[in-house]
Amino acid sequence: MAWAPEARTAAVRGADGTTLEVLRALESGPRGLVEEEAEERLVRHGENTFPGRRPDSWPRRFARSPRDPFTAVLLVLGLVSAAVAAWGTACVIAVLVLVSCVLRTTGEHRADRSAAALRDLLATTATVRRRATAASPPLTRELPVDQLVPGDVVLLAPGDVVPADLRLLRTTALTVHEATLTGESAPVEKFVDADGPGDGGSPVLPLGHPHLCFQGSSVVSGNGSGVVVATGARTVLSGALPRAGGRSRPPSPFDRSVNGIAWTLIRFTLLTAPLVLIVSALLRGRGLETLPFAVAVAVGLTPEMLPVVVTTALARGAALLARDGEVIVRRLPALHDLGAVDVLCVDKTGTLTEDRPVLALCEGPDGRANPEVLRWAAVNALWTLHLSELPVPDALDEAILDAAEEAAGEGAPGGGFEEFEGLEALPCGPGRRLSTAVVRPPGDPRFALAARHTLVVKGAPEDVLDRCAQAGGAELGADGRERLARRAGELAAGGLRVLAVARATRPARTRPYTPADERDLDFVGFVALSDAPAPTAAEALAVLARHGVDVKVLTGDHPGTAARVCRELGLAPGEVVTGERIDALADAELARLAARTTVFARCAPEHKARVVRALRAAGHTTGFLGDGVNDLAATVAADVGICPRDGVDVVREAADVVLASKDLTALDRAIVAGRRSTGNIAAYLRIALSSNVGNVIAMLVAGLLLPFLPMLPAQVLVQNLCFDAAQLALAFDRPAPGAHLRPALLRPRALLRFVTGFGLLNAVADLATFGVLALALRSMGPEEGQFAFHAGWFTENLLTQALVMLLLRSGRHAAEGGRVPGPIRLATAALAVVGLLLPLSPLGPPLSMTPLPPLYYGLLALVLVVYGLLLAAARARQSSPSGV
Ligand SMILES: Nc1ncnc2c1ncn2[C@@H]1O[C@H](COP(=O)(O)OP(=O)(O)OP(=O)(O)O)[C@@H](O)[C@H]1O
Ligand SMILES: [Mg+2]
Repeated sequence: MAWAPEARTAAVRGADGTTLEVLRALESGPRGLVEEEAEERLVRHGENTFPGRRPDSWPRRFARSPRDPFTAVLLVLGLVSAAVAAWGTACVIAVLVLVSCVLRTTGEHRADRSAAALRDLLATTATVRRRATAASPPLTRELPVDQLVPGDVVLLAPGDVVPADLRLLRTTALTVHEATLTGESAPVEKFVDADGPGDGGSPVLPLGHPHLCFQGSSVVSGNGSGVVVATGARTVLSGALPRAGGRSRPPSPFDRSVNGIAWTLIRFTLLTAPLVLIVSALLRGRGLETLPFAVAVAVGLTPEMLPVVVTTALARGAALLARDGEVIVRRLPALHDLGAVDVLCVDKTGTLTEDRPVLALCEGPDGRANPEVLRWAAVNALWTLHLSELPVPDALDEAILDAAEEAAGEGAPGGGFEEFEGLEALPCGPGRRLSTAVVRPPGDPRFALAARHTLVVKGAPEDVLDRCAQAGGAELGADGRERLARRAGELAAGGLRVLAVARATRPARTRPYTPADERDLDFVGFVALSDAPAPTAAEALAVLARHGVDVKVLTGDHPGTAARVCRELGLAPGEVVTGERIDALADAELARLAARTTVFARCAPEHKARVVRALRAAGHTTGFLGDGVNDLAATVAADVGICPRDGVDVVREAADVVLASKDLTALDRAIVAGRRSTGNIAAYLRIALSSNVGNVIAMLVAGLLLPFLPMLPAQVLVQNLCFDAAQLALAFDRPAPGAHLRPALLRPRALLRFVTGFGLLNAVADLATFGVLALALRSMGPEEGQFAFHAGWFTENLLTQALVMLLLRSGRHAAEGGRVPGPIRLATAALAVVGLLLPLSPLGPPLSMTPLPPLYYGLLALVLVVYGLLLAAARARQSSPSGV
């Protein structure tokens, strides 16, 4: 636990005293602030934004950009050059660093700006109570969180993220998650003591106070209202942030692949310079004077544009998805991770089904249709909906009420459910599969010795039957319970969502009811509802399967219902594993079971999270799509957490990817977009590294054979800048559709193998060119020959680079590639033109280049044709897995 002392005191001081005293001190009341006053306070206190959340300005970002590893390596090499007074090389490096920093900063800044616009689309709101004028009645409305001011009255419901620091005014079975602040994962109970806080909480740690709720915590169950005591930089969370930092994530697939490759390359680069020094000392007896050359070789190996290409490719992919309005990527690397997903876990309700349940049947304990069951179910639904103030009305409850109202309209005995007076509700919650309404039977005296309360319970059959001692008034033994559970299973196997209904009559009491009171119930019957499969789900599942994504269903529902729905959608359910079974397994066993299981049913939140973790531990890149409070743990546990826009706040805030609707087809498109971005990054690495490695080998050989430097610093610079500019086009490439059929993950080893092979081929082409040059330049003097050598190699380098870009860009799907996209065509053509014309232009002499004899061009054409054929042949034979 770590937060600034000022914040601590502000939160506690602001909330000291009884509820009334706090309200008075804040000049507010339970009916909320008047709009005009709230506006004034907004000016006075500022917006309720997180100090750490503001995006950096361009200059600050630029100042930070040399911190990326490639730039750092270049800077080190530059310093080494400057130390030995190799000013030419040092200047070259300075220009390269500057260019890459400017490009990267610009790219990131642009990506961030569009992300900020998207964030606005996703802006979280708070439910506040305010009045238009002092005399008007309070209105409850949704307000963007940044508009909250001290004194505002906020309502809390399950799934809400607490928008500011609050002193609670009223609570009903409120529990919150304070993990962001304390790291404690178990929900904490919050309640209001009518006499004020007393000394229940710790005087030093505000988190100990049950009557305070802190910004950043989230509501697990129950509901309540509270008055805002601190906003913006004055909240406890803001005070905690600088030291606590953000959520620390385990390494993501992006870290492992792209960053993994980057670090491997950096190690190679740093080894190169000493290696060159040693080799030239051993073979040629040269000393430290080779240092600038050694540095130049190392610079030649560095793919300094990698960060730029990565940012551009991901930002472009994310921007295209956002433009279609279907998918918002909240963390750029998550787009790469999405492309790598090979297992996608989804919940059932609302994803595979429409989540528009319709009552199918009601039956009593004897298995006969019985409208009485509907009546009791409706009593429960009505009062849990009313009293528990859920953020979104529960679909099952609404369906039951609709059916009961219809029955009442027709005069059937299902009506009459409104006559009961609701007293208390214990709603469903994460891991709690039943709800209870406590009601007073119609006409029952309120304050008499004989007054009674009726508990009406409905929920998952297993959970309700466990709490029943009777069925239809008769004793219920183990046999009877088993028979009823079997019947529930039969109904579920037909694809219906089954709820058991039970009740109990107790002497009236004033003490609040708790789940411990849900026992000795009398089983009333089953209600079963049908929830049609989502219309696009079957097709989307088939497409995901074709794209190599294994879909697994993690649901809180009955195994029978889940299996039937999957079957209807063409997803073979196999053996269904339940939460109970998961509990009995160790992690390693679960990993094995999870690999071969498609449907997990009766999952509590922790079960979903454990399955996701097990899949990840088994090496799968795992995505999780869910929208309820019960999906939070799994969303956080997954490599990529995905949430629909109308999911509850906490899950949406935790998700990496937000979908406009809960639509698997859109998700599939996002996965393909992720693969495309990874494909572009892979193409850059393939191309840049093969030619860099080739050049380095050629440079080493030439350096050892020739009496002069094979490439001068200025030439290294111009050539690198030309390569960099051309390779940026790869971020805009459109790889062939065939390239997206499998999850795309860059594998460092496969890439290094590829690069070594193709680098060697490139070096062979360079060496052949040296032969050609030796032949064509025979008649020249040493000085002129040296200049012509530089020119000849420069031209060849740029032409082979253009060739490599064309032939290696589409990976092994080159044949299906179709037309080469515009930016690539332009880039390769420009490379070829510069390569051919620069030595002939007025820029040639300053770069120590002279025009070449025509014979050279003829021979070079021959070398290029042979090289191109070899490249194409090698690429066709090469069958590297996914992505690379
Ligand atoms: N309003 C309700 N009243 C009574 N019981 C409910 C209610 N809502 C859910 N339940 C019970 O709790 C179980 C689990 O619900 P939960 O919300 O965890 O998952 P779900 O919505 O069924 O499925 P998914 O995990 O696929 O979204 C349900 O199958 C049902 O038996
Ligand atoms: Mg759900």
